[in-house]
Amino acid sequence: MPVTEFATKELYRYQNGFNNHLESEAIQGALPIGQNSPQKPPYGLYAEKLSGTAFTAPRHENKQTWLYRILPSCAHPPYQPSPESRAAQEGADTSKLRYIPNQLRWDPFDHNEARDLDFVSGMRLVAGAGDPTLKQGIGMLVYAAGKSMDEKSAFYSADGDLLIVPQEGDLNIRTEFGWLLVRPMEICVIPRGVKYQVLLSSGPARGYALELYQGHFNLPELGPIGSNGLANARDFQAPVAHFSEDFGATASEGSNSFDITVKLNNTLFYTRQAHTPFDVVGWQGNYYPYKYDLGRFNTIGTISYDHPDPSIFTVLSAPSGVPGTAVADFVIFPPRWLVGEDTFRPPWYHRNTMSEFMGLICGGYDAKRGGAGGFVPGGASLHNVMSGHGPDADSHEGARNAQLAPVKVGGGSCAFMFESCLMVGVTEWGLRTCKKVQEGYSEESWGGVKTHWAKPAGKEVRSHLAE
Ligand SMILES: O=C(O)Cc1cc(O)ccc1O
Ligand SMILES: [Fe+2]
Repeated sequence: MPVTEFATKELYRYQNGFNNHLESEAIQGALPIGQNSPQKPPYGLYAEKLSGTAFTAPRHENKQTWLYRILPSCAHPPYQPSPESRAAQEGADTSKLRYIPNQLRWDPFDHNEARDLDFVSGMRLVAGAGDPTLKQGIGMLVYAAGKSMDEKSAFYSADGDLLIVPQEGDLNIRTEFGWLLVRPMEICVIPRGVKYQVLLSSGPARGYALELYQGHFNLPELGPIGSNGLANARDFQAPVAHFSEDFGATASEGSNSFDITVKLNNTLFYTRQAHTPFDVVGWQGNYYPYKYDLGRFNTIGTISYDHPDPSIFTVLSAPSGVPGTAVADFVIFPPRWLVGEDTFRPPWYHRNTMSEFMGLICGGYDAKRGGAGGFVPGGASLHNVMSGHGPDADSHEGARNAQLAPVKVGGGSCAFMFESCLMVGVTEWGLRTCKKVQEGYSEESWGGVKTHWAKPAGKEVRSHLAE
């Protein structure tokens, strides 16, 4: 398909639901009936299984999809190290993460003003935990893309499932499974191994991403909330099959050249193959890319008193194996009513056994000042395991003295958090190369926190050490 046509609405038809077994045929009859791998699949297609869990994973966790395609994925020349490999060039080496107890905040990451980078070459690892080679941990990334990926290119990550949070610019994502349009205030998840191409239809793009080296995202348990609420299953959308026909008489005889880039252990490799990877005529399974509109989130909060834990705002959660403890929660702070009586309404001061990486999609955040040098869209913060944080001094004073009428906060705003049970380290790129770390963040936020201690007169002091 010519790249000029990728914005046509007809491409973006979806199937709804979360974690369903779905099937889609771009031509009726492309899927075999009653079996997965007949001697000759329909229309001369190849059957190819893509697994997202061990073959033997328990049935309720098992993820796989059968793809029916013109040529199988294995037909390609050997991968070579890519000249764009970030591990070598951009300080993204996960074996050299710095673990820092200080609160960190970043000014907005740069756009790709030179327009020479695409989604893949413009992606940077800021922070992470664990190791993709052990399939343990997570990566926190940002991307700045000034141009579309080449029409004859595709990317996949062998490292994990990638949750993409656009902050500016629409992403028209062509996947092996079909197309997804993902705009700011929407997110998508591209599972490990799925090939895709990111095209831009509204100018340069910038955003965040969370890569999950282990397991998969799930909807959080709802407990006493009941059977609906937070992100509802029906609002997740998967693509429908859509294919193109660039191929030759054999896998290596095609006249076309498709550059395939793979990220493996946070290192890029590439190869050039003769046939398109976007040749899937039908697919069926429960391992597929999907998108979600954050505007559909059903936000729940107190209607009496006290500020609830931010887990009430969890969109997607990736379990660690320890009950109730996430390797990564994706949490949002959308516009909402605050009505708590006799309540300090912003987030309380806290030290968390989990680490908190935050970003801002649009607007402001009620616990932090905006403006230059503050917490602003396109920027980020990291409060590592047990790093004390909370509202900055001015936000605290404001909230302490506020008239507690019902108020709508965050109009036109949405902050988010990647919260993890793992200690998070910062890459060389995140700490130095990007040049966005705000040196004065901690002192500026909390250096001015006032003492309100009012020692009661006439009361016995039961235990006290004189200075
Ligand atoms: O630190 C933050 O701003 C995130 C956060 C928000 C909240 O409402 C409660 C706890 C928390 O960590
Ligand atoms: Fe926090």
